Amino acid sequence: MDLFNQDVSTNLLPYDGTVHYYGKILNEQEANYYFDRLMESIEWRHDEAVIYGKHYTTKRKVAWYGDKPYEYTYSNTTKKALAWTQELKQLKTWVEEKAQTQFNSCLLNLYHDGSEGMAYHSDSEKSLGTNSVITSLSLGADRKFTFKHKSNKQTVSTILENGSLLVMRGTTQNHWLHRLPPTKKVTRPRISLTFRTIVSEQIN
Ligand SMILES: O=C(O)CCC(=O)C(=O)O
Ligand SMILES: [Fe+2]
Repeated sequence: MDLFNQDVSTNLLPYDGTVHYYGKILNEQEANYYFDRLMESIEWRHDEAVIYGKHYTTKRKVAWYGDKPYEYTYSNTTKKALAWTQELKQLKTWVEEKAQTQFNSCLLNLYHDGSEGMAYHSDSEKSLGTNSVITSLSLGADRKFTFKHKSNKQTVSTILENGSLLVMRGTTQNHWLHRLPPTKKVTRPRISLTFRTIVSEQIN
């Protein structure tokens, strides 16, 4: 990891938030190593959601780790954080250096191929507080990532590459939605590590 390469990338968003794409912070070999380790060592589970009282299970898998057994509620389901693994601790240190921010938890996503994605949402759960910093460290297949402004619907897209880091800051979650669109072009899996800071254990 090149910690000295601190050149700040430009803001991807034209207004109402700050998103920096730092590009590849891990080289191909490191990224592939961590991808394989996380595939084996993370307790992957299918994600669950309760929408209008109906119970859904996603094909995408998720996992939730943190400093403490935080409870995290989204889509009307609650998860309890597991203790950091060695690999997660190492990746967290590198991400914190690059983002110049400390995190106390990480939601991991595993998309088996391009048929799996994540619909438009913003990460604005009460437990994250206001103007929280959220990262996405990507391992595996390159995927498109799109922001959509909540009121004027303007969109901004970027490609999240193997070993790359994206950091969302400031008012981004208030004004912009983001999604990982499904695509037929991608046949390989991708893992994302979304490091976050839980400021309060909330009841949504
Ligand atoms: O997979 C990603 O890079 C983003 C996932 C995401 O938006 C989330 O977990 O809230
Ligand atoms: Fe998100």
